Amino acid sequence: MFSVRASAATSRFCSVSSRSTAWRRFPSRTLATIADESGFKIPLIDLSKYMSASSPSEKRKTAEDIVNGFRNVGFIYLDKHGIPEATVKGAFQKSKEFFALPNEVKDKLAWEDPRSNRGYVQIGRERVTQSADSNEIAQLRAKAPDYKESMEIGRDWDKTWKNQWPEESLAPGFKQTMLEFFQTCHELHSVVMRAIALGLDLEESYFDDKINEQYHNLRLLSYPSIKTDMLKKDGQARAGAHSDYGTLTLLFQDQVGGLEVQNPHTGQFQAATPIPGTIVVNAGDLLARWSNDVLRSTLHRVVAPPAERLNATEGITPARQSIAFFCNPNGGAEISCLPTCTNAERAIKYPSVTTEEYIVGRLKATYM
Ligand SMILES: O=C(O)CCC(=O)C(=O)O
Ligand SMILES: [Fe+2]
Repeated sequence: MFSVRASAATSRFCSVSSRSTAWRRFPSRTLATIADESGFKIPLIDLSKYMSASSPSEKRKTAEDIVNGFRNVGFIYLDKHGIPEATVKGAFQKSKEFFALPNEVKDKLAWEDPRSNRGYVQIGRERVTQSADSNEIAQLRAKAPDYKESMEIGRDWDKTWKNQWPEESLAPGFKQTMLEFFQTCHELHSVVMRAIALGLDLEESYFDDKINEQYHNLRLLSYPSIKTDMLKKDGQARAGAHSDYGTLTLLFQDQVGGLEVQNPHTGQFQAATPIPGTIVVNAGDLLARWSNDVLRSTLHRVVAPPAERLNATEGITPARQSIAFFCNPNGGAEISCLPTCTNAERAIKYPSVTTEEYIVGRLKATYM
């Protein structure tokens, strides 16, 4: 079913594949050359060729590669993105320590209001889905909740909505680490948005003043280990199929695997294999809308990792950790069709909406 064109580790592409014995045969970077039969694969982009390009043409070419990745697949892997490995490791460590806190401590920080979207979400509280019908979502949540817990962190200086921090003595260094990580991710997102502007033939600075207020969400995710049979039940997943709401999501995942991306041409889900040192980046619904669907917001989900990664005798799916940074434009930014994304053949599809109206609407449908 999948063609394996295993060759140089330096290939620009890496793959989506749903099950591959290549795990055993090749170190993970060589998985870059596995694609499904239709050639669907997540491009691997070397961001240093944009950030420190040796020529304007190299910079533009990289920007175009990024745009093409979002245009065709909706997902890219970012390599050489400038965030040190130690920074990512530190955030994973503090996240792990947080989820290891007793439930009574975490429950005191509970997420309560979709407009705030901050705080701790216990297992079973969420069911991500594409549905916008709150009754349908409630039914899904009752039947097959996502098997995960999360901690949501927003911009810390917001006067209306406050982050829910654990006491420093209970989680030493947690707040500081997450605030720094938030800022680091914000800066990387600004770079990628600049590249997107360039790749879409806009002024490189086009988005700068529309995305500088940090209306983002840092989501720490913990997927506890679970009997694999449980994940095979009807409709059950670690995270059900969904698209993200905002402009970009920066996704940091550990080596366990299980993230899958839908090939929009065949409808099949294929694994977005973890590649050490890279960040998975996907376009969200607001960026798709902003770009008049030139850029794609692709469905994805988290399921049990490929069988060869499981402990076959006990049928236990190992615990998994990830961190998602959901990037949004400024709350008051008017999201109306980008000037280069419409022409005589491509009429404007969506009315203008502000980020706040859009995101709060989506969050309310999902959680209330
Ligand atoms: O944990 C992951 O790999 C993906 C999480 C995700 O897609 C989300 O939280 O929106
Ligand atoms: Fe997602």
